[in-house]
Amino acid sequence: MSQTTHSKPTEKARGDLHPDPPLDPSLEVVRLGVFEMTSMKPSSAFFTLIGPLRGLRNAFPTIRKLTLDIFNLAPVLFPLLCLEAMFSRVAPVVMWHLLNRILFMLEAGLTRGQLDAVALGVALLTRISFSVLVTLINCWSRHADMVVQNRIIQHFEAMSFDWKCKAEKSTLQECEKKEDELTYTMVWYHYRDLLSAAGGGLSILTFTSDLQQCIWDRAWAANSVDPNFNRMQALKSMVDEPEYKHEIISGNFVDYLGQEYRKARHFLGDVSVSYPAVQYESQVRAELEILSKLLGEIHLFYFIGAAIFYPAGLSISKIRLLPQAGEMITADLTGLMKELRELEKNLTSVTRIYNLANTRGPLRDGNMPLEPATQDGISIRLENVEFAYEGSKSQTNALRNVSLSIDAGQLVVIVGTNGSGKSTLLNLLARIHDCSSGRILIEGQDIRDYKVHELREATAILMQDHHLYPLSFGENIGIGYPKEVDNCKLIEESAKKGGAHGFISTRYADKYDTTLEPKSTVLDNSLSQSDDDPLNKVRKSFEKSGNLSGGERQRVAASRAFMRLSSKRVKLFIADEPTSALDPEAESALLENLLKERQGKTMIFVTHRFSVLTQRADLILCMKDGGVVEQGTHETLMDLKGDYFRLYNTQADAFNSKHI
Ligand SMILES: Nc1ncnc2c1ncn2[C@@H]1O[C@H](COP(=O)(O)OP(=O)(O)OP(=O)(O)O)[C@@H](O)[C@H]1O
Repeated sequence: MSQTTHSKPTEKARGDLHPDPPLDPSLEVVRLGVFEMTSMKPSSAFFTLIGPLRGLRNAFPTIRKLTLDIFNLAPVLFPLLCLEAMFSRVAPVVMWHLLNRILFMLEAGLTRGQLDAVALGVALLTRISFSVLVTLINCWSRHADMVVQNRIIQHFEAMSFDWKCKAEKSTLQECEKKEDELTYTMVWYHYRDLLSAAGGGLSILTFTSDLQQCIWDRAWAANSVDPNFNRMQALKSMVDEPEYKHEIISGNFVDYLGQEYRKARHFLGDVSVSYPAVQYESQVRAELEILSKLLGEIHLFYFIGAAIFYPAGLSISKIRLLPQAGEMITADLTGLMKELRELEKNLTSVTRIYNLANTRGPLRDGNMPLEPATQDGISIRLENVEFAYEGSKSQTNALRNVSLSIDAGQLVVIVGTNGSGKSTLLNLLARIHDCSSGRILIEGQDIRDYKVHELREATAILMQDHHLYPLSFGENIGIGYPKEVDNCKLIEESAKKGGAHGFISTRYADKYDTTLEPKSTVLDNSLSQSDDDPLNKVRKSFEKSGNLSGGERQRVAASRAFMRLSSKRVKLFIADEPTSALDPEAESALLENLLKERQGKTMIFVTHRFSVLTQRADLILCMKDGGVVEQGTHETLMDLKGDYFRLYNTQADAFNSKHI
């Protein structure tokens, strides 16, 4: 093998290490010691100055809305707190002046050899009184602050709640928990800090300090491009790694490694190996430094001006306090600059909530009232309906060219294999989604032409993935018919029909008032888990009060559906496997009770079980691969000896074989 040295770094190699040109003009590549750092380009000195102002401009519409909202929420407290925020910034300056006055009196008195005790006493009293006033205002503001903060949190929670009520499931999943109480709290704090910073009366000066753009504020990536450093790292990893140990020793190249390491170290010389961000920060941007220093010394110009034009007003004591004045100004400037930078960032979630509150749902609302032609229920027709779920990776649509007709008052049962589109079809009938193409006609009119609110009122749904809410049993059932949510008699009747009355009234001391989930519980992280700890016992008492079985949950959900069915406005009942978790007795009772509600309603059931429903159905739709492959009554479909026949026999055979 030829002896090649080109892979080994040399001193000469260092000179060749020019970074590649940046790919994107908005990026900057900087060589920092052994590293090459890529980051977003920093702004020029001018833009560095106006950067936070641009942020303020972007955030302005939100700040304006926020200010109006806060004012409406606390018309008295808010203006007072604004004044207090500004006062809190001015107060230290006033305190400083009062101290200055005392020192000046002392100095003048000592120079004259005669102190004016009364004037000194008054000055001291003034400072103490002012200090007490500041403390009292502070105490009041802390209390008022909590009140306003709480109202703001509640306000945004309510806005967020309203929006979430209306939002689509998919939109909600995308936005999953971003606006939380903490964010709203922070918004108020930052809003207040901004007021407070502005209260310094130093708004012009604020743009003069803290000019250096910090690398920590920007995204960056760096990698080592120095071959000597990289070689040192590689050699180091060889000796660090226990896995290599035996080979290194047995191969007898320990000396070689040491030699190579020292060689690379020698070629590296004084090139810095410090953390790239630290190196970046230590870079000097002279023009900004000079500007920052000059403007940060503005108080000196004031004092020198005062000395020239009003020398009598200046004293040694005042000059003595100069550094303190400078520090106070710098602190004010830095504070405001920081607030401006962070404000836009912190207002993001508020802006989002404002925007979301104004967005409309994806479903187009129609303007037609729903007035069925007969008392029997509503008629439905599907014409070449296609449906694909948004973002679905499936090659085929969930529903494919579905056409069918359901007469008012019919009992319809949909059967079919898993994934054949049964639930999807129900979702379209309930107008949870709109079809991608084709159309659904209700009473001969496109479903999209009706007022969504009226369609919802006319439909009762018992879905497969029903949920119980963290409310009482009574409300969980009553909410099916919101207008009658306090009607205990109706709730109890519905629970009887749904099969939930038995366990609710016997197992729970509070019966229908039993709340299913705990109230909001906030636990201290340091809470002990020990059973002996009395505090832990209290915590355990917070835990869920109602652990229901799947069947019991289904009974409560069914009771809610019965509650809804008691509304005379319901013309369509849709149920997706309503008895999947029930024992045979409960299933039969529930189905009988549901069928008793048929009067005046079109009923559509999805089921995998061949039961009383399929026997009594006016129409059975058999689905496969997104389409309706067979339709008719049980008898006609059995005669076809097709998919329905096969599904039926598979279940019947399984049942019979069990009994052989
Ligand atoms: N939210 C969704 N996003 C994407 N694809 C979906 C979604 N819901 C269902 N699908 C797909 O649509 C097709 C039809 O599903 P659907 O739930 O309507 O079938 P199903 O007949 O009710 O099935 P099952 O008998 O298992 O309940 C399936 O291929 C399924 O994977």
